[in-house]
Amino acid sequence: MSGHGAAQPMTARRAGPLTGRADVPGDKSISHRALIFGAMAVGETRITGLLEGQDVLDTAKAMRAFGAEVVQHGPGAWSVHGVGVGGFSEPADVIDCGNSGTGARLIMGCMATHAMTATFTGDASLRKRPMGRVTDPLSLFGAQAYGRKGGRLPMTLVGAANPVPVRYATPVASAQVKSAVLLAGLNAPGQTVVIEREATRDHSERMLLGFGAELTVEKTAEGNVITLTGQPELRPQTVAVPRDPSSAAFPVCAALVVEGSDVFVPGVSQNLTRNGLYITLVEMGADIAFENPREEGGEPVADLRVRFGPMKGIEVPPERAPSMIDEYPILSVVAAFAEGVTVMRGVKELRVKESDRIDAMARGLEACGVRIEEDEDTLTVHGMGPGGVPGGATCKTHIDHRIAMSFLILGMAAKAPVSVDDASPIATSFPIFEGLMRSLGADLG
Ligand SMILES: O=C(O)C1=C[C@@H](OP(=O)(O)O)[C@@H](O)[C@H](O)C1
Ligand SMILES: C=C(OP(=O)(O)O)C(=O)O
Repeated sequence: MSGHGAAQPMTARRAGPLTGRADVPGDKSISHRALIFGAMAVGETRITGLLEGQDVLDTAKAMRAFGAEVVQHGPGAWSVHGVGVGGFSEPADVIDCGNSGTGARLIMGCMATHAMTATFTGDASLRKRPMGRVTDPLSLFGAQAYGRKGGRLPMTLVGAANPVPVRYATPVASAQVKSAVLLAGLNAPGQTVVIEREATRDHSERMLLGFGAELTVEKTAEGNVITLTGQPELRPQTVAVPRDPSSAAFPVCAALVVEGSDVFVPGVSQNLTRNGLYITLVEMGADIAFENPREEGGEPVADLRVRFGPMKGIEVPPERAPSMIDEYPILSVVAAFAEGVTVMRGVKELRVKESDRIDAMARGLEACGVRIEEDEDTLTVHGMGPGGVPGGATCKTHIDHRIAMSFLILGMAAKAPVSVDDASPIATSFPIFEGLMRSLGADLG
């Protein structure tokens, strides 16, 4: 069963300004999908810029277990020799998705319409997360799930031998649920339809089109209606993975709160389903220039020049949540250094991520001397102004990379050092975080 290695405590101290260039790694969502769609295509998909974080490496291993040939040729350069839609073979062992909700849910989706049985597990964080949100729709295709109480991993999924196509309205705004249904629909005859009331990240739709699937997206009063025609032959692709805007958020927000900073972050996605944080920061008065807008790897991107400066608290509207769902922890750190109050509404999905992120941020911010209020669906942070946060605490990260990185950034700008009990989960999404932040001038160790 998946474990979690020895805890690695880490401390961040206030130092001089952060300056220089921050080249962040490839997008995690697109990296998972490049491996999975590559495995379901006929022939060889070539990938550059793949995120080599543990979450994605676990998906690569899983695709091998289902019969695809996945090879690393150099840093970020990978190939996947796919077996075609419907061509998976039954894995001989348990599929361990480590810390990754995306890996677990998407892979369950693609195996659910294959006549085979697979057992999924993950680390102590992933084993707490709800899987019923994917196994409910997957059972409509004819799959059967046998998990722990509450639909938790470890879980055995018996795929449908004669899958039927499905029409499914997602009850939560979740790209993972949407993608699991679309992936299952790939090996069901006829048209599978997913309806999502609120738009979530659209990488699966973009990539399915790129791999040659027949897919339409219709904007209606009900929301986005996505229709996929099953059993296509997917064509292998060359995928250039753009940089991850969720990782870019950390050096960007560090530059905004560490006095005197001036940092250049190239190639940050401006995809409307991913850029909610950047819109919010601009509304708070952040000094960010969006330079050289262009397309990279099929995504709209811009280079960001970010400078320290005063910011004000704002109300973040709940409808923005899907486009910045992973960015609330670091936004709450920026809010602590703004003037006035920041209210983040519609954020209850944060409670079922790698940790309960509302609780983790609330407890750590309080320990660092910041006043907060929380309810099930809202986090309110009372800003203390530039440099105003006392710090001086050790924050618990609960096997959650984004919580670890957020409190380390807090420590870079707080009056007293801030420690995290365990920085090791950072390697799931941003393995070069420590070195990159140090290269900008951060005192981290
Ligand atoms: O589809 C994806 O790649 C992701 C979707 C989001 O999860 P939900 O679908 O649970 O909102 C996000 O939090 C996660 O980091 C990546
Ligand atoms: C929620 C996240 O990832 P996942 O759901 O894939 O574990 C994240 O990276 O913040």
